[in-house]
Amino acid sequence: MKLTERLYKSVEDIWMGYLDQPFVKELAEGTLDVEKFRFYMIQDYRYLLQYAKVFAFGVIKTEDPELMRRFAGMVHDVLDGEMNVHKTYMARLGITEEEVAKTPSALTNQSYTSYMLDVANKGGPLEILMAVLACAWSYQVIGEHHVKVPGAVEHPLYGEWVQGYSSKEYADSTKEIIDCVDALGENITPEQEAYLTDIFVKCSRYEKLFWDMAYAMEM
Ligand SMILES: Cc1ncc(CO)c(N)n1
Repeated sequence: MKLTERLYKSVEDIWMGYLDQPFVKELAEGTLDVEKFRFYMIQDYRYLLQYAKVFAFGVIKTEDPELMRRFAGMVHDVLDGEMNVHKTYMARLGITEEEVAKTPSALTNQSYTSYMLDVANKGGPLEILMAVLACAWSYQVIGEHHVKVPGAVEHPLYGEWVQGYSSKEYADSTKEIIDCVDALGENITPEQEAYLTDIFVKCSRYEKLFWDMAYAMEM
């Protein structure tokens, strides 16, 4: 079994729980309060700027030119791929870069990004990929679930979010991270795997808290 398959088993219950969280559920059903979504957009935009830096640590922490290039590509995928979804929503919801800059990060957002950056700072390429794997992959799982919910893709406001996270481009960017983890993780020790699993589970728990934070609009 591949490392990512073993990792998936360790978080499956947490991830399936996302689908029952009110923010995630109401986003699929199209009943989510726009103010909650607006709050989420601002926080998530701030989140993604830090998330891009986690990948950037990968460029710094390897001497392998091919891996450097892949990490640089991942930075690009966030800043000019995933964040296009956010930019479109910001324009539609009247959110300016200025508002994003002057809004503080909510406590859960701050804790989550600080944790990822700390793991990246202390670790190597594999730990760095582990800090971003739950984020990237769990959104794909949610996107691919939501796209099957009747009316979700056609929803005038939330449809684009569902489209973005169920798109081929997004799946390709996630697959690249998964393949990279499996390649680098081929010959790790049980101790290393336990540490990586701990990172993966903690990030998955942070994802749950992030959805709760957004629904409660909790600063
Ligand atoms: C909080 C959070 N986790 C994961 C993703 C997907 O990259 C995102 N946009 N935001």
